[in-house]
Amino acid sequence: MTTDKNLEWELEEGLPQVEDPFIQQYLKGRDALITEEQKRRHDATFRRTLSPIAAQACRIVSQIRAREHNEVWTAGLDPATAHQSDEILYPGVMFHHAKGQMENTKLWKIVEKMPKGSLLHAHIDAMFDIDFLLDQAFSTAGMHIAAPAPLITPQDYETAPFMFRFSSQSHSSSDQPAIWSEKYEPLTLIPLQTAASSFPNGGEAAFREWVKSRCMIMPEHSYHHHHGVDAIWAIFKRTFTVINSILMYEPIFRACFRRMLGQLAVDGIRYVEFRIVLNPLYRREGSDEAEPDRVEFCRVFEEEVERFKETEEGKNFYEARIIWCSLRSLSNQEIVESMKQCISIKEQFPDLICGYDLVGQEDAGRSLVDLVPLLFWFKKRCAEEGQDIPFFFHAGETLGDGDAADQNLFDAVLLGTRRIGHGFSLFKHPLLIDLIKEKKILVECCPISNEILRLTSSIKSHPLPAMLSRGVPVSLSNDDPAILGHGKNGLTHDFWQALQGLENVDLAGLAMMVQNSIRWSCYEDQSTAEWKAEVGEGILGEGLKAARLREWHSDFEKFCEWVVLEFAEFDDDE
Ligand SMILES: O=c1[nH]cnc2c1ncn2[C@@H]1O[C@H](CO)[C@@H](O)[C@H]1O
Repeated sequence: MTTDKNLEWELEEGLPQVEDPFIQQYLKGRDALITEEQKRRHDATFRRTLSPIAAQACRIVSQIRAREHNEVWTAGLDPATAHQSDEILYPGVMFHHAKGQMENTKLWKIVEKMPKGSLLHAHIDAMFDIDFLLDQAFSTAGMHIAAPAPLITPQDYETAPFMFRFSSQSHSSSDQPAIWSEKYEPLTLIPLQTAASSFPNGGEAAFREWVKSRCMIMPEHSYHHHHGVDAIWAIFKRTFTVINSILMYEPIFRACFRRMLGQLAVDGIRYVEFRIVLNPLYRREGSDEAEPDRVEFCRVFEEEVERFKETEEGKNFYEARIIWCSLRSLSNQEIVESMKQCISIKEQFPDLICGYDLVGQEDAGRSLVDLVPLLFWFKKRCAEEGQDIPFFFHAGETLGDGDAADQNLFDAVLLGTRRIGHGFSLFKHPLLIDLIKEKKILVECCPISNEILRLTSSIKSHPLPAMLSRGVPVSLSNDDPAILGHGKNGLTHDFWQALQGLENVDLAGLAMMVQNSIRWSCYEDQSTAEWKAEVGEGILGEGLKAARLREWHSDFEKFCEWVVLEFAEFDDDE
């Protein structure tokens, strides 16, 4: 504060005052420069066309954000006490520190209710709440557990392979050595209940905790940045084998899938594209033999989606489709085999498969340039079969700067990808940024995933704002919520992080990203030309996409009305 005494001193010293015309002139120029830069932002046009009610809702949400910024994130402690009790929280704090509190904020309540369009980047096997999955394993008759070697040492518990499996034969006998004993015969199936109750130090409760720890990335794993990305991927990769061994049994998959679709719908998501690596482990109910191919799984998947759409909670749900994925770590022969299966499944389930991708750790796996001959072969083979299966490549999910994983971005663009999964390193590529804007490629950004997998320590240092400020089209996704520790399915956590963590992302910024998710949804198969035309036209088009964009718009307006009514006290523009 400038007191009279200060002012006197300042005038004596010849210090210019803010009201002085030339300082005012400077500030005007400064504002103009900021405004000029803001015109290049991803949401500039959207922002200009906000309805009065939407503009009011945006103001209110920003007010609430500012309040919570100051009130929630210090936990009401003075700095010294906060420091001592490890309670120092700042807005945009690391996900696991923020999670408990964020779910109790007003901002959460708002974001949760927001209509969120499409979920475009999500690996299906990483989306089922682990507690629920385990409950299913326990309540489904015939579930067993086995391992290639006895599980004995702490190291075994942490890293050794084991799997669940259905078997119609009961393998229980009282003198059977436990899986936890030296005498365990490798790969013998032990009934789940027997294995759980004989779990050393704690029986079933401890067993559940242990399995859970093998299906998830624990908060402390994500904090250990000094161990690096490869180390967390080693943990991450191991979770999938355990999860899939439970999930890929028909009654369990059906129950989990139904519940998950319900959770997505409640979160305001109306369309999903699941990335799936279809391994051959799937078993029909009561069957000891795994299916020889993916047909049965796809049939059940479609059946469950159809059933869901007929329920009350699923009545607004448009569709769920699959982006077929091959593991990028495989050999040429294995990838070609997976591509052939993709083409064959597409023929049998034309509405189900909407695209193709390669997954697994980019830093450690094969680069796109290495796979170019296979990808050309795939395109040719598709054409011969009268199909057009577009690419939706993961690219640039890396800390690399100029290495092979970073350069995957060049190939993704050159190979005609419709969207880029992650694009974490894109912000370092000015030329590619221009190209993807020109070619209208969307970036599927997964901020919490990037944080947990140690690419960034919090939303504050994520490259998302660097893309948004340059006008790159982005939509937000949750990637692997059950493994990463979201604890809830849906997009609310990732949206909340962006909204609370980044000053430049407000409700309009989020809404723009939702609109993008609809615009870049692969609702129906289209040639490249049709796709480009429809993405280009956006809401002004005449097709399905434009109709759904209009529907979202009207939902968004209703949502804004709710914000304005519910949180009227936060409107500071009265
Ligand atoms: O963020 C990701 N980037 C690349 N691959 C991933 C990511 N999340 C999961 N997977 C891969 O997808 C398969 C499961 O569907 C797993 O093999 C996993 O490694």
